[in-house]
Parts: sequence; structure tokens; C-alpha cells
Amino acid sequence: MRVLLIHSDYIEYEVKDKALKNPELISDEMKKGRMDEVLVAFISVEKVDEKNPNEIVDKAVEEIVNVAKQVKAENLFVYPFAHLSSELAKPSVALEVLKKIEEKLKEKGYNVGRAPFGYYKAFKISCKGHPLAELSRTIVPEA
Ligand SMILES: Nc1ncnc2c1ncn2[C@@H]1O[C@H](COS(=O)(=O)NC(=O)[C@@H](N)CO)[C@@H](O)[C@H]1O
Repeated sequence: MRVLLIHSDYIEYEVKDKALKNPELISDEMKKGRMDEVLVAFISVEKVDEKNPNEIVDKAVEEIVNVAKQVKAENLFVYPFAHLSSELAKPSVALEVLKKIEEKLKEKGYNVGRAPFGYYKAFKISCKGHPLAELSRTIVPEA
């Protein structure tokens, strides 16, 4: 899994077209979204993660929480992003992993948003620009 973490003043997105034949089913209200004062996690779930998705979920949650504590972010946003890797996991696995990350972060008390999966989306983001505002992580299952 590849994660790009951007501590932002805001992120907003708007769903445009389907990028997959069967994207995630979404309500009209999910077609647009915005979160302020937020740590955004752009996530590419990778093929190698299919070996142990649950382990990857736990490791990703740990990494995201670790950075959230450092930048003092209470709002988190999970953004499915297929452009951080050339070895992507299949969509069915990727969606489940992203939903579980969202769920576990909520269980830890964070306000968590997630952008819809399987769509082309317009988005705007405002990076805060401090030394920890742009970080990346590579997360792999134990051998
Ligand atoms: N492994 C993955 N990790 C994260 N997001 C993914 C993954 N696979 C699919 N997606 C989601 O599905 C969308 C399209 O995925 S994609 O791999 O880019 N596929 C396409 O764009 C197809 N139109 C052509 O391959 C992505 O924007 C993202 O929302």
C-alpha cells in the first residue's frame, strides 16, 4: 500500500464519471464533499496487500493515527487514489480495505470522511505547507 498524507486547510471533491464498470454505489449527497482542517490520506491499495488485507488495514490505521497525532488533526479523509502505484490491488479488495480503514479510524474517535470509490473526481486541496504537511508511507504485509 502507498499512502500520501497531506495536512490541509480543506479538501473538496466532486464526482464526475464512472472510472470502473461497477463503482461503489453512492447516494446523491456523496457526489460532492468537503472537509476542513483535515489530514488527507491518498491511498493506493496494492497487489501485494491482497496477501493479508487485515494486516494492511491495521498498519495503515497505525501510520495515519501516528501522523494525525503529530500534526494534531482530528479530521481525517480517506481518498481512494490509483496513481501512487503501478501494481494495484483489484477493486473489490481495495474498496474493502479502504472501508475498513475508515471504520477503524472512526472507532478510534476521529471524524472520518471518505471519497467515493471507482469514479473520476474533481478535487481541490489546500496543503498547509508546514514541515510535516506532506508525508508518504509504504506499507507492506510481513513476508
Ligand atoms: N487499488 C486501488 N486503490 C485505490 N483506489 C482504487 C484501486 N483500484 C481502483 N480504485 C478506484 O477506482 C478508480 C479507477 O481505478 S483505476 O485503477 O484508475 N482504473 C481506471 O481508471 C479504469 N478506467 C481503467 O483502468 C480510482 O480512481 C479509484 O477510485
